[in-house]
Amino acid sequence: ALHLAQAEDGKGLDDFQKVYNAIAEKLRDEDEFDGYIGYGPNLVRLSWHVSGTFDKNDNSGGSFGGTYRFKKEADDPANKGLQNAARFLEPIAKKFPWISHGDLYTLAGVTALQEMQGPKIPWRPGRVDADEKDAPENGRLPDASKDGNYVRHYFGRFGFSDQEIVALLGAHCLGKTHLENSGYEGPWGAATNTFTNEFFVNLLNENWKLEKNDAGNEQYNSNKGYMMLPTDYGLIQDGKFKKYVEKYAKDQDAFFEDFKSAYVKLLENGIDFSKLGKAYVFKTLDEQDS
Ligand code: HEM
Ligand SMILES: Cc1cnc2ccccc2c1N
Repeated sequence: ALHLAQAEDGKGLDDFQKVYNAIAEKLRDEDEFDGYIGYGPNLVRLSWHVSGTFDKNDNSGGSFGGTYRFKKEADDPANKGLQNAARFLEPIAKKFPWISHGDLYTLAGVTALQEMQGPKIPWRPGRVDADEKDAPENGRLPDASKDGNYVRHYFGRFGFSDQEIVALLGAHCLGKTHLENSGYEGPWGAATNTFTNEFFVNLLNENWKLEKNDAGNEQYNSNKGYMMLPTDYGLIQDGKFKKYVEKYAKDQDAFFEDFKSAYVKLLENGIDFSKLGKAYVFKTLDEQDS
């Protein structure tokens, strides 16, 4: 059965906005991380990885239990590099001991996206810490060396449509690949910490060459120094995906709207929030300064 959301007792919008602000202020302070990309992209990746273990067939994994806090999950080779995001969040968890780990990991992703000028992401609390025995086994996160068919099959486990898959992968406009983490190398020049539709624009406009990188893995490189993973490139090799890539390359508003919906679905998969009120929409730091 689905996990029933149980919000942290007595906590409301103002309490969670305080957590948002603490994360957002720390993001601004610690801007030198990863060659001045900052922690934003890494936090977004953590929010996806803690949710991407979900399997709708037995409702295992997913963001509810906050089981990333256990070594069994954190040490999954697919999570290499996310120790930075986890370390970043430790003082936040200490300052707000009442928030569950699942709520913290997902709220951190929402905060990072909004502070990187992404869409407003409605967010609901209610994830409850589970035990280490509930942590999913390693191997549930995707393999970047594969093609579009693999990507469609992989996300089938979450019940995502072609449109939702393409929208979600638009998050690869953020940050970069690091050879020591994943065996893929992204050039510094192309790394960004602003949420836009340029992943789709680059996919369509650059002339991509398949090359072996220093780890012996094949990736697509462009003469402007951009890179794409084979799974990224699969979105333009597959005709059904490609039409959404073209839609989002032309219309950033449509991308923002569809990304928001798919990302909420990713973060909430496997959880029954029906007992809770409506979702919170947090103000960005800029909106509170004025
Ligand atoms: C087919 C599915 C996917 C594959 C194979 C994939 C693979 C990867 C790989 C290999 C990296 C580089 C990690 C590193 O070397 O540090 C990466 C980074 C990243 N991924 Fe994905 N990813 C997928 C889906 C997603 C989704 C659904 C999201 C979010 C909604 C996402 C967000 C990110 C972000 C923000 C980064 C940059 C992290 C950083 O700069 O530290 N990815 N991904
Ligand atoms: C431009 C681009 C393409 N693919 C990526 C995959 C993972 C992380 C970042 C990426 C990125 N900035």
